[in-house]
Amino acid sequence: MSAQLAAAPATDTAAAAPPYLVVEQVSKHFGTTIALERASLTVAAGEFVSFLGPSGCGKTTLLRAIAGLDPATSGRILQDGRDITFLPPAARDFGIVFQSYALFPNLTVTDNVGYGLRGRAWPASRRTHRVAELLGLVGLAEHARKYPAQLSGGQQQRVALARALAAEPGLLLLDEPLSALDAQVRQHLRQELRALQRRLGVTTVMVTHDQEEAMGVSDRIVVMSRGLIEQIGTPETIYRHPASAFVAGFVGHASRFNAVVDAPPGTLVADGLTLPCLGARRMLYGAPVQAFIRPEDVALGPTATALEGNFAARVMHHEFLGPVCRVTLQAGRLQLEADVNPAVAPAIGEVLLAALPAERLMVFPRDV
Ligand SMILES: Nc1ncnc2c1ncn2[C@@H]1O[C@H](COP(=O)(O)OP(=O)(O)OP(=O)(O)O)[C@@H](O)[C@H]1O
Repeated sequence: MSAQLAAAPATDTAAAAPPYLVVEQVSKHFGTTIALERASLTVAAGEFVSFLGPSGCGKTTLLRAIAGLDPATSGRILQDGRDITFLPPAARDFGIVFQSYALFPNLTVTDNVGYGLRGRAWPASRRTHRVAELLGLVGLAEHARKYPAQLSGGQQQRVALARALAAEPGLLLLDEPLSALDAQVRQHLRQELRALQRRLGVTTVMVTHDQEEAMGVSDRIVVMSRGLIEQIGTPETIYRHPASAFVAGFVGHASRFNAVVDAPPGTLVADGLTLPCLGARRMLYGAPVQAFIRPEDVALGPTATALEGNFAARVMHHEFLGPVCRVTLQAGRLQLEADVNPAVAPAIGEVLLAALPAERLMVFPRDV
């Protein structure tokens, strides 16, 4: 981890309502390792926000600082107007679900969920009612008497979720809750999780390294890299208007190539090709840039004919992905991926007219 981390360029366009959770300039150092550097963000009441980034970017560290499991080195965290920065976890108001379920193997499903109410001096009848209600909510009523080992991974994670929600916490924290599950269960459970979160209106923060998962469930995503927040925005904003080359490359799929800003304004040159690019309009002539284009945005054949800056490209490779066929195109030394309808996929070796729509080409300054 570099010690020369700059302040995070966080753009937080949260809703107008007063934030439920405020993270202000939070840093966390482990000895000489800077795990998190001046992270700032807000989460509105009822919002579902995901921390997304590659391994080691600091997302778990930030979640653990919010939970008080590893308090921040500096900065402030406010929940519902209360400064919780240095409160012990037990004095905070959250429920948490970990990747590893963390259920008690010797307790039944009912008792595992009931464990979530241990801090509450509720009469037995109210506890029983609440546990039954939660098991109903997560669809496990008929498994109440079973032990964790008698349940599938997805069912165990539902128990963990019910336990986390038992005491009606103000904040639900999810640390890679779906990562241990297989793809189909994961997708199903993430939809259930989102539906339940909406129904209960509980403010939720989830850590994930899976961008599809983050895009699928979140109101907003906090993209992190090397201890810094790179961008905060809705899934659409992050995907369509990435704030940095890192975000453009990490979220979704994109072909990347080097180019230089040319004249007239709004033009790039890349390996002899002249490409119109709206994003380059405000960049200086001669500036080196990294350009990104998403495979679904590459125009081919008749659609490319109408576009300025079209060029001939040869089909080098095919990848059948189900709803689309991803073809690798070569134009000079430039290599691009484009998604096409599998029913009309061009043959390998075929030469096509291709174009990169000016409004879809994403550009960022490049260090040389
Ligand atoms: N207890 C610790 N002691 C020392 N270094 C730590 C500790 N916890 C985390 N780190 C370091 O802090 C950095 C951020 O770790 P963190 O676990 O927050 O990353 P992450 O984004 O959640 O990654 P992953 O997805 O792999 O869990 C890493 O360099 C990690 O090695």
